[in-house]
Amino acid sequence: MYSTFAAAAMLVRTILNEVQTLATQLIPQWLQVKILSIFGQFFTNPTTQMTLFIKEHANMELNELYQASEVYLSTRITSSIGQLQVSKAPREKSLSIKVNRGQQVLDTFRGMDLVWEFVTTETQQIIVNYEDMSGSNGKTEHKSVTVLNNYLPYVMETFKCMESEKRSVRLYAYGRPWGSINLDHPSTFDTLAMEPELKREIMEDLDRFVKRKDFYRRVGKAWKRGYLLYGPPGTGKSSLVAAMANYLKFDIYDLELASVQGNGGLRSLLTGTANRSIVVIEDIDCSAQLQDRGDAGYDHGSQNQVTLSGLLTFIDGLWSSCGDERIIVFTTNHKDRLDPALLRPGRMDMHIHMSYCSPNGFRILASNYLQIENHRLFDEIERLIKELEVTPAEIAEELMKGGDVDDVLEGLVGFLEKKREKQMELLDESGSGKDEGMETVETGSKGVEEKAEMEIVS
Ligand SMILES: Nc1ncnc2c1ncn2[C@@H]1O[C@H](COP(=O)(O)OP(=O)(O)OP(=O)(O)O)[C@@H](O)[C@H]1O
Ligand SMILES: [Mg+2]
Repeated sequence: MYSTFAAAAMLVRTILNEVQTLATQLIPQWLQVKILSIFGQFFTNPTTQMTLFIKEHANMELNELYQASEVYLSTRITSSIGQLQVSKAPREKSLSIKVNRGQQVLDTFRGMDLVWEFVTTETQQIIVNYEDMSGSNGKTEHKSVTVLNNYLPYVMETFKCMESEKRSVRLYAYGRPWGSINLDHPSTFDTLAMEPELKREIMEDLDRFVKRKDFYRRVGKAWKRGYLLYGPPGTGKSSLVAAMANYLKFDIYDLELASVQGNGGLRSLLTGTANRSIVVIEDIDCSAQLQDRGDAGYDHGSQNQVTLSGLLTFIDGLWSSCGDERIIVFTTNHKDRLDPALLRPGRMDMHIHMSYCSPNGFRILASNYLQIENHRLFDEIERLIKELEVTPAEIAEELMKGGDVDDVLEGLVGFLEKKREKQMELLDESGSGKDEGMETVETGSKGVEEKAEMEIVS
């Protein structure tokens, strides 16, 4: 319950809010500050009202405090709030409830009343008002310090906890601005058909990365990590990215380089991504501009092209000065076609080779799709898999076909045998028997070690 005085103060505050909203739209910022301080003194003495403006973007970058505030306010929804935004995306499991623009949310912190308000101006912003009833006796500064040093960090902390607990990872596809959907990709490290050793190494690398904030600070390096995933189509590169995101609970930004307008566009796009995220650039070899680098310095690219040098400069430079816990992943089907500049030590921290399915990989897929750990046909299937270049995607497709387990596995054997015949025919046609494919069939295997490998570049 508010006292009469508090109710009057509330009215004044409402008037002030109107003035502020108008002021932020029409009047330069330095003048706003002056006007507000005069109004504040005039109307609210001895009560001193303080106002914080939290804009969606600050210096062209996403303002993390804005993001945090939006999430935090959804925890402060009470029956007194008249308007809420309610939505449910097809892939989301629960409703998303947000405070609507223009609505006020009341909060208290260490005996202080705070009033939050979403304001839509030219740029989205949130306003926090709080007042100090003892302003005349010099405690204003004390309360401001509390808000800045304790309350806002508490808002950030609440946001971080909620983010780490959230069950779904968001996938942002490049658009304007980044549009997001919930990533309901079931891929996890458990379901990935990869050599267990490689899987473990990647997970350990990720664990080490997220734990080493202080290390990165101490050695003066940007807290980022780059992975290059290479291998034929259907071997699980995109699935691995989803598994990494699900494992770390990082959001994914899927960047289509072809639609980015020049290095400037790239810069503003990437600075618009949040911390604790993975930026993925798929099929990097297919981006003509990136191969066509020539000797151009990084400022000389055409205005509408993203050059490799622009990209690399960004990776090297911009994330050093802003952004924490960033992961960048490039994928390619043809590592040999990449510009050597991208492969140099220090560019990508790990090169991960995703290759054809191995017997181990098959067992993981069988366990996922059929919930079986063994079967009389396993030996035969594994023998065929060792002889062939067959991708996990091809095997997964066979395992998804309906019927009972025997039917499905017999179908898979048939599929693998047909594939082997085709490969033999191709080899007969090529005649020489000296190409790599012949070697694969004759030796019976490319070697399990070769099928999934990883290099740590630095
Ligand atoms: N290693 C794997 N483990 C589990 N499933 C896999 C694996 N590789 C492929 N799959 C299955 O095949 C589908 C396609 O795989 P994915 O998109 O990850 O391949 P990719 O290597 O990214 O291919 P591309 O080079 O064409 O982008 C996945 O959705 C998944 O069902
Ligand atoms: Mg892919």
